[in-house]
Amino acid sequence: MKLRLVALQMTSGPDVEQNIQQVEFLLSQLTLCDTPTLVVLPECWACFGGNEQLQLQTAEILGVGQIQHAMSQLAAKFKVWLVGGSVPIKGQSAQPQSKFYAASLVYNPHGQCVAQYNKIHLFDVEVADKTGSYQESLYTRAGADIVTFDLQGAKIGLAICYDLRFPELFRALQAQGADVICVPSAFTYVTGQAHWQILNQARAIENQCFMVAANQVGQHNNGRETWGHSMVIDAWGELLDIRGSQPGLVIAEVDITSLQQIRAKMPNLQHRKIQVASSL
Ligand SMILES: O=C(O)CNC(=O)[C@H](CS)NC(=O)CCC(=O)C(=O)O
Repeated sequence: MKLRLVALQMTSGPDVEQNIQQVEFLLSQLTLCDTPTLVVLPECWACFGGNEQLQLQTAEILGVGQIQHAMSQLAAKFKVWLVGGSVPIKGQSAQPQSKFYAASLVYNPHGQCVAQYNKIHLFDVEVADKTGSYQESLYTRAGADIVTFDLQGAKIGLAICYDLRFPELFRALQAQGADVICVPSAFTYVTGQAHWQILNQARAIENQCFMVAANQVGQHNNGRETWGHSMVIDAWGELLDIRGSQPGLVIAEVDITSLQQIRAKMPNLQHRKIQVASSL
């Protein structure tokens, strides 16, 4: 089974409408083809580089709002499966200022929302950059469910950004049969330069799956700087396509059935001895 895997790299700002236009412009560069296409947007693609207050204001109730409407329209217009990085999603009964989930929402080519993964590992970390202290849990509620969805027979797994540092999540996705894992991200320049490619390659190799890693890139309004270098990787750890520090598309057409051979020859999944207990 053939799939076209696409990571969309962009520099999101705080203005939702402008970010939607940037995504639409980049998607219009895709050539039309019959191969099912999976497009992954970066973390916080619709609003990034503002302050906490703006993040909280931008959060939407599931099924309602500008960001979700745009994703549905874009998926249908370009006839792609669209993984929407993270979108800030409030619970149904949430108060206006309450924390939101950093949700990766998935739309099918009919514009229907078919999956939601809420980021499990929150980035409360000190980094040696201008921002210094990242405290995602101040405004974000942590997710607790491991999520895969079916794309015409291929199993697609979902993770977000900092999750990349927790291999047990990816193991769990592998155990659920993930053929492709999507990692929308806003990796910082400093940590990205040091770890981004290596972590993505390791997750691909150890779980024998394709990785679609879509990152934010460049300077953002609030002084934050992100690393870019979005990539598509195969199950052998090879980079099929990569982009440096400019916005744009990273594209690879892959054959999902090729995974069977790799897994049959080196059956990592069957050779496992240690189960990691979940504390979720
Ligand atoms: O909070 C926002 O505005 C949007 N979210 C992010 O930028 C998130 C949480 S701060 N960033 C990461 O997870 C970076 C991880 C990373 O860089 C690493 O693991 O090295």
